[in-house]
Amino acid sequence: MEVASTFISNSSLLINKSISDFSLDKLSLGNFGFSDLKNLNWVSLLITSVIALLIYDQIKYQLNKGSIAGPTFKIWPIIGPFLESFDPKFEEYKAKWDSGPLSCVSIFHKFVIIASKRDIARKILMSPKYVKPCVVDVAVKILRPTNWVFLDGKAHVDYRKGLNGLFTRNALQSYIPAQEFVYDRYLTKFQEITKKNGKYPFFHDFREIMCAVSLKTFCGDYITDDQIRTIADDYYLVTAALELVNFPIILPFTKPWYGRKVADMTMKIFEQCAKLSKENIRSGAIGNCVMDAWVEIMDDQSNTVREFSNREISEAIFTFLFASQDASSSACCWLFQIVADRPDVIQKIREEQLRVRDNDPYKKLSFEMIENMTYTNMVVKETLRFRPPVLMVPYVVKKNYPIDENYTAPKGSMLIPTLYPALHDPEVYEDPEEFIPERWVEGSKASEAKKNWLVFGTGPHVCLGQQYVMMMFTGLIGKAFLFNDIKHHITPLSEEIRVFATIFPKDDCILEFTKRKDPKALE
Ligand code: HEM
Repeated sequence: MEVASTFISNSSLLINKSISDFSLDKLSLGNFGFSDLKNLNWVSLLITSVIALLIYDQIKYQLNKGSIAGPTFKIWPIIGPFLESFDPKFEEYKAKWDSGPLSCVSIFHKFVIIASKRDIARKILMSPKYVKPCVVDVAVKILRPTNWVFLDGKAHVDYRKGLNGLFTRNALQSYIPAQEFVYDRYLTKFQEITKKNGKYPFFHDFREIMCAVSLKTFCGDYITDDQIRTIADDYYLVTAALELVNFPIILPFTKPWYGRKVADMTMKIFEQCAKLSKENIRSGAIGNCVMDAWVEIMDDQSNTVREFSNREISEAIFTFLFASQDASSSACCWLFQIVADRPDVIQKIREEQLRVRDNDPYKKLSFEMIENMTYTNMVVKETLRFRPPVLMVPYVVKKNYPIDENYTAPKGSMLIPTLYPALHDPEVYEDPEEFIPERWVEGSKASEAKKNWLVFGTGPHVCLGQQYVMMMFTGLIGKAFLFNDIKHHITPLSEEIRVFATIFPKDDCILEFTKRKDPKALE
């Protein structure tokens, strides 16, 4: 407060000084006329307005900040740490979380509150009365205003109920053959990449396999290989268009413009797939993808799910792709890198993979098989704890929100519960900076600490795809290490975290995939 008041008094001195300097200069010219007076008024008005704005900006910041942690005053007036947000650094986020249970920054007119403690983060995620997910302005234009993700309160809960059926046990097991088809195809491709290039950064290829798995799971055989390739190639333009810092109007040839083009093209393909799925299922076919499951649920007389148009289905499926793509690509990079670095983990995975296949490596994947991959599942779980793809989930405050007895978040501010600190809490996870899959054995402290498991959020917006994610990665990583020797080329940047929507190893995950001659061997 002291610094702010110094700033204010210095500013008013500055107003007086600039006016008097200006007047003296003009007067000394000896030909001071009416037009000069008009200029003088404009210039002084401008200077006064700018200074008043600066003072308002600082006072507003102080009032919003109250007693929580954060810079004493806005070091960069108006813009705040706007420039830093172009290149977010994991270490800077961590310093912010460590600075207090609630901390803040202000960027332009946006006041941002970061909640780092587990219980406060949970409380926020479970307070739909006060908060709703924060979407960048441009998201409404890209995902279309009619999209279900923009629903709030009861309308959101009701809509979600209709989607739950897409991720039940029955539905999930019908997706496995399509997923295995993509795993096999891409694992072969990864071997070919290695044959051609030797060691190679797999970051982009992991994004591509994740996109292909999603598209095949969502659209089955209704989507063509060419369409999958086009979407997988261009999808990164959607991520780039939806950066937190972006221009709200879509101007031609800007990132949002390219992003919307890709989104429109993708939703058009999905709409066509929905049409084909309805025709196919209604002619008696058995479903094997998310769209089929949706049609089956709509047609099931025993439940009350209404008919959804092809366009609605296409918009919702696009949100699945959108919600999944970055987080899954992040998890995929870390999973391959972390496991490849640990021969003991690889050996245990291989033992288990052979056991669940009755020692026949070529047995087709099934849901029961994946359910029995207890160790491989713990490896996936520990990877998600150790390197949680989503660090924070931005929400917006709908009305003044008393977060605790000392602090009320003002209406309109951005409130960001963080997930990372709860997942690295030393009280629950002994040696939290160590990768220890065994910490997840049934009945252990970690497995009982349900409140700390925030990888997928919690509350009314908790991730819809969480069971799907666990199933998909357990199946994928098991197969990948059963059939491949995967060598990770460690660099000084391998363990450094790059933030690009989610988190990635800074060296883009340099690996080599070599087909194993004998997948029955354990070494
Ligand atoms: C490793 C992969 C993934 C991670 C770490 C992840 C994490 C998250 C998180 C943290 C949220 C926000 C939860 C909240 O606000 O409380 C979320 C929401 C969501 N996720 Fe995921 N997710 C992943 C993959 C997926 C996949 C594969 C799908 C779809 C098949 C999906 C669908 C969704 C949807 C639809 C929402 C929004 C739900 C709503 O607003 O009601 N996610 N996810």
